[in-house]
Amino acid sequence: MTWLRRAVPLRYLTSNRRLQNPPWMTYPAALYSDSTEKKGKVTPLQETRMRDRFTLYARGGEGGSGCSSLRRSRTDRFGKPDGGNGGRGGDVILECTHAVWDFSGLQPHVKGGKAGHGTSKNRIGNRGEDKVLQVPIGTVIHLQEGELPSQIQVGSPKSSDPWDLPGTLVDDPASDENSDVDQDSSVESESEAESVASALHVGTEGETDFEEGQVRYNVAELTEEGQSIIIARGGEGGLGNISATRYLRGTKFAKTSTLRTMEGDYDDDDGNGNSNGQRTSIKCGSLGTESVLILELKSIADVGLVGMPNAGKSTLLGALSRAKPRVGHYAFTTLRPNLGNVNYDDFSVTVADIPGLIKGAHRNRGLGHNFLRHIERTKVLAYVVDLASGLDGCEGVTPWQQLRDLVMELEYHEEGLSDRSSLIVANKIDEDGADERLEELERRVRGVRIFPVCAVLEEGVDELKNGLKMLVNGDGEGSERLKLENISVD
Ligand SMILES: Nc1nc2c(ncn2[C@@H]2O[C@H](COP(=O)(O)OP(=O)(O)OP(=O)(O)O)[C@@H](O)[C@H]2O)c(=O)[nH]1
Repeated sequence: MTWLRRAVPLRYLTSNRRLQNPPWMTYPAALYSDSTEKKGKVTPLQETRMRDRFTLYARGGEGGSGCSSLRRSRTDRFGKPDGGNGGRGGDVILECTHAVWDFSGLQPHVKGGKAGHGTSKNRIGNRGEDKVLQVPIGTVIHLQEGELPSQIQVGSPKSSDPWDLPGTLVDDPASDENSDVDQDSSVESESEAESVASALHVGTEGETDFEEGQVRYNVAELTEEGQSIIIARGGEGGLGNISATRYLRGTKFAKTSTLRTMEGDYDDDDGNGNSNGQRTSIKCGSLGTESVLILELKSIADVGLVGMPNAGKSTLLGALSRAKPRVGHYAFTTLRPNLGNVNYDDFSVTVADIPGLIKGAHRNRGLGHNFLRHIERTKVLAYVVDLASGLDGCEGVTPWQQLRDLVMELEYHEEGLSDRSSLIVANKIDEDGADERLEELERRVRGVRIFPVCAVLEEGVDELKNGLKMLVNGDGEGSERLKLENISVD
């Protein structure tokens, strides 16, 4: 090997002097035989893991500094202040959308955009850019550190006023007017927060169950498309010397030169020596608020449709709700859970179409156990079986065997996963021989109600809807469980 080392440029030798592959050399496969790592065939879908819990550090953008500038003219030797205020820092906003399924697209540390500084001619600095993070529907927010989100909105945050001017300070900080304004705005924001809280299913601070010094659980829950919440507010912009002069008028600083103020010689305190802790100088923009959140994707649905590929789950979801999942005559058309809302007069139930499970799913066969986790978070199960499978000498698994395989897959994934209220949807009742199959299924499976359905023609769907409602409410017979010992296969 000595000759080889000499012939190869140094940059291809690592520090421990093991040879790396120079680009022009292709080694025969035999040379690699001692490398024990043999790469298995992994489909890209199996590599994508769902992130349903995420810790997020958010910080609002810094406010821009105010400008101290004097406008002199031939007639005015000393000049007049004309420095504009700094812009307000960008917020960090969570927006709830159907477009994302989990938290895998999020970055753990997010900061709102920094605002621009004020400039002369009383020009205000640019507002910092808001960072809008898209989170999936059903995101629950737990607050680990920092303040409670100060503002909750229903609707796109992009609709917020682009001319959001910086600086909340009014002319005279000592006046009662000022405190009135503050009080009013706080009352307004409180009532606003309360009304939105009810829309968002959030508790007010008193109602949330949290203990001092611990995580504050369920601070908010984003359950509908377009809901958004500010999780870190951008800092206020500093005052330019025009606003600062007005601000200082009537205070103890009135006689101090404005320019000195602008240089930040003293803190922006309330006159009793209590600094507000945010601004070190009225010229400087303040820092944004910070928060550490734990985001969690909660139970995605009340009902989980579980079945083998091609059983007709997506078609059924479309028949039950207004959802339009993709339907295909081939297996694994559904690649991620689809959600739909089944509406009743006074009630609505969320149904999730979980991608098809096959025997060995718990060992990551098919689409793997990635989606089995979603079943964990559904309240009740609807096992969808294909009555026509294996009929007329075609290949396929009998409905009772399908049920057995499904229950076993759930149990292999997590013990007790199948131990929840369930019903069976016997789909494709329109096919030849399906009636006899249904009779046999009823003989072989005990303890759980069976609903014959033709999802394509939407037959039997109303009865199924009633059955699901009972199951979700836990009424009467609605708490049946499908047990392995109640399925006879032989
Ligand atoms: N005859 C008949 N065919 C149906 C019925 N319901 C669904 N199908 C057909 O069955 C095939 C599979 O339907 P899907 O709804 O995609 O099945 P799936 O269970 O969601 O399939 P995966 O996405 O693989 O999990 C499609 O060709 C449907 O048209 C039914 O009630 N009767």
